[in-house]
Amino acid sequence: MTEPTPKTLTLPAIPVREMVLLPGARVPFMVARSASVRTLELGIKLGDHLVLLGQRNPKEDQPKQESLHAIGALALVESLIEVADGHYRLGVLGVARVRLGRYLDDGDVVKAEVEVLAEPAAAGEAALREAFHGAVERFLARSPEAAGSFVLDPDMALGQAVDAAAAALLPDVRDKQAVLDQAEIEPRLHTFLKILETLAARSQADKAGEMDALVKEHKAFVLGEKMRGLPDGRKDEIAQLRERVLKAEMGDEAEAKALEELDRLEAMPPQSAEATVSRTYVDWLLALPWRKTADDRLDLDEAERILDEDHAGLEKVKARILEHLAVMRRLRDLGSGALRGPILCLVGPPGVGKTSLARSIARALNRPFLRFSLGGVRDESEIRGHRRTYIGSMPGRIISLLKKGGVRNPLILLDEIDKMGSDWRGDPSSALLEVLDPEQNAAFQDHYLDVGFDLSQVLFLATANVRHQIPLPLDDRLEIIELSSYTLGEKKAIATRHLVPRALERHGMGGLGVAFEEGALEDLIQAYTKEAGVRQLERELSAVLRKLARQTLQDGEGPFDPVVTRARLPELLGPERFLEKPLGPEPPPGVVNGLAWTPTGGDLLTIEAARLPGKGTLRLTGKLGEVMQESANLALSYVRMRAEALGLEPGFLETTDLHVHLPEGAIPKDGPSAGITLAMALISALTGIPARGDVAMTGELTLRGMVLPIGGLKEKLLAAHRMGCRSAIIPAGNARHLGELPAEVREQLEIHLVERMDEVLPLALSRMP
Ligand SMILES: Nc1ncnc2c1ncn2[C@@H]1O[C@H](COP(=O)(O)OP(=O)(O)OP(=O)(O)O)[C@@H](O)[C@H]1O
Repeated sequence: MTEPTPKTLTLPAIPVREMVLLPGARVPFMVARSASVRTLELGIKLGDHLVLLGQRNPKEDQPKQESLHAIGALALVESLIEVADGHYRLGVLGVARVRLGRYLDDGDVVKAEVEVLAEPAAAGEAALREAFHGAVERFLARSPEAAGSFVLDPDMALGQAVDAAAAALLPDVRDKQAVLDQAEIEPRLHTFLKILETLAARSQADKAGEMDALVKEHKAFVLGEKMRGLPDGRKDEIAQLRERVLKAEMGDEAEAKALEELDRLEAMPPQSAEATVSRTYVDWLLALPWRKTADDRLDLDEAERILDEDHAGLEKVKARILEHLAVMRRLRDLGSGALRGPILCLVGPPGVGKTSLARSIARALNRPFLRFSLGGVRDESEIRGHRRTYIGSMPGRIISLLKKGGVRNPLILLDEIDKMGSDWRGDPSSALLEVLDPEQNAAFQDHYLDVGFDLSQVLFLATANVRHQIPLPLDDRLEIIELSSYTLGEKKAIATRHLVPRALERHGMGGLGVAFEEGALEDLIQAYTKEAGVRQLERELSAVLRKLARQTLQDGEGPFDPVVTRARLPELLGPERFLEKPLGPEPPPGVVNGLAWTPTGGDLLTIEAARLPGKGTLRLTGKLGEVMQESANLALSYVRMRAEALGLEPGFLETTDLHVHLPEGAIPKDGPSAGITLAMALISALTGIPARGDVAMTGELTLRGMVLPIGGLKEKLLAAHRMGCRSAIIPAGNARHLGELPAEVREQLEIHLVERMDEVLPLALSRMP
């Protein structure tokens, strides 16, 4: 009979201390040493084989071949988890014994040339088997605590059974290594039995007295294994955690806290709730990017290119952003560190690109983009975390985001800063102030972490829909950049340059020649969406492409037509949804176009007034706020004062009731800016002269008939233009805001500036009384 030739392999190798893997056993363990991590990262993946070699001296950091045991284990990688940067938890299954030939550590993947030792066939087994079973059973009967989940399998081959028992019952790594060292079955069994005898004798001695360290160790080992499948892994784990803490460069304060916590952890029963709390805390400290920074590019030309690539238009906004970046760059070049100036806050209606601009800035700077949505945050602890006094407490969102970003200089977008609430649990805006304050944020205090974390390298940006709802102290720290609604022309440009190509790609429709005719885009914008931004437009484009995608695969009538025309829209999207037209050329008397500002952009606000028989009562419906009710009363007083000039019969109110209604009656409306519109509606109703349907107006009215400036002019005029009004009447005091209007609007909308109500009449009425 010829001996089978031994099998020699060269495999990635990891030296291990305080653990031994026996064939057939499953062991999880931590890998943190740099050479081993390198080997893992470069040379090992799930399902691979590697060699584990026991170290004679656990204190040695970079063992040489001489300090490794000659017999090791061939292991199969069953799980591989990166628990923190550069720290892995590896789950392995022992496959066979190996004899080390050469150990090669040349700075790359550590390798070992090994001979795989086949399990010898057993001879004269019966007697040996009996000895083994008898000894194990006696041992278990005397020391049941040592058994853990171990049960003797009567069907297992003897050599494997010895390995399994050694893996489960021998707490000491040296003992396990002694069993591993024995490739032949008989010597293996003898070694094992001898160790077992010593163990049994010791435990016998202890039974008389107190439970001694050995049993405790057994118990810990058994419990540990039950809890987390870690045989003698716990000590190892804490030692490794300590090592990681020392390497993490988290700063003196945090390091001291972490080490202190590990001391406590060591003294706790591993499965206790406190141990979990402690362990989670240390994990948090280890997972934070104390030192790691993203390599910040800050190349202005590149930033400009990226901003232009991602967004059409928005020239002023982009210019302001680039100025901000330029200052950051100058400060960095001068070595004065982070920008301490105000935080940029993009304010504007939904869907105009605030979030996506912030995303582009992060891309331009090569920093991770992290979003903190503040909408509905009303509790300080969401920002600062909960104190670590109970299970389940967590750091606040800022610290969680930093962990997620993995670097200490990400871009954090504080989204919807105007939607933050506050209540008895504390005011989140004051916590946020601390986050943003350069004097304080170098040592930001999270309640859970309980040690300062440096936020000074983070680039904060904010967004809001409505400026006046931003808490004042915060507003003070912000530099507001306003974005306004898009005009039809701008929406068309955004759709053509960005939304359509993006949607084509997302729906797998590129390369089919799909195109939108200009008229179709116009109709899509005007008849199927009603919004300041382009979000709904994006959705409608998707809806069209979904329909087309189906048509490419299921031919209905005729071949696939890739061109979307105006005429095809009803077929693709159903009937038109919005008919954004002002009132007809001559609406009924009493109906007038006003202009409103809302957080979602400007809007046309039609006011209706009717004259009814009665005795001088003014009824107001349509959810008018207090200020608007007052303006309606004031408008009526103005009309009464001017009754004669308006050709109204004296005492007209004695026989007349007036009813003013603002449609979309369920939506609350308020503010003084509808003053002149209310007055016009009353005048039109009382005189019976219709107002001009293509004129819209806004302005506050005083008793003396003066027209005072109002807010939100730009949005209101954009709405008038969008709705197809021919002209708009606005207070002369708002003239300075006209420069903000896009050229398209200035050209197409005739704007009348008025100082007095008298000037409004000839502009708004179809004829004079
Ligand atoms: N000028 C633009 N150029 C290209 N795409 C744009 C432009 N403006 C908006 N978009 C696109 O419109 C979509 C909506 O924008 P985004 O989510 O940034 O809106 P937002 O202003 O942050 O809204 P919200 O206030 O609701 O958060 C995005 O897909 C964005 O890329």
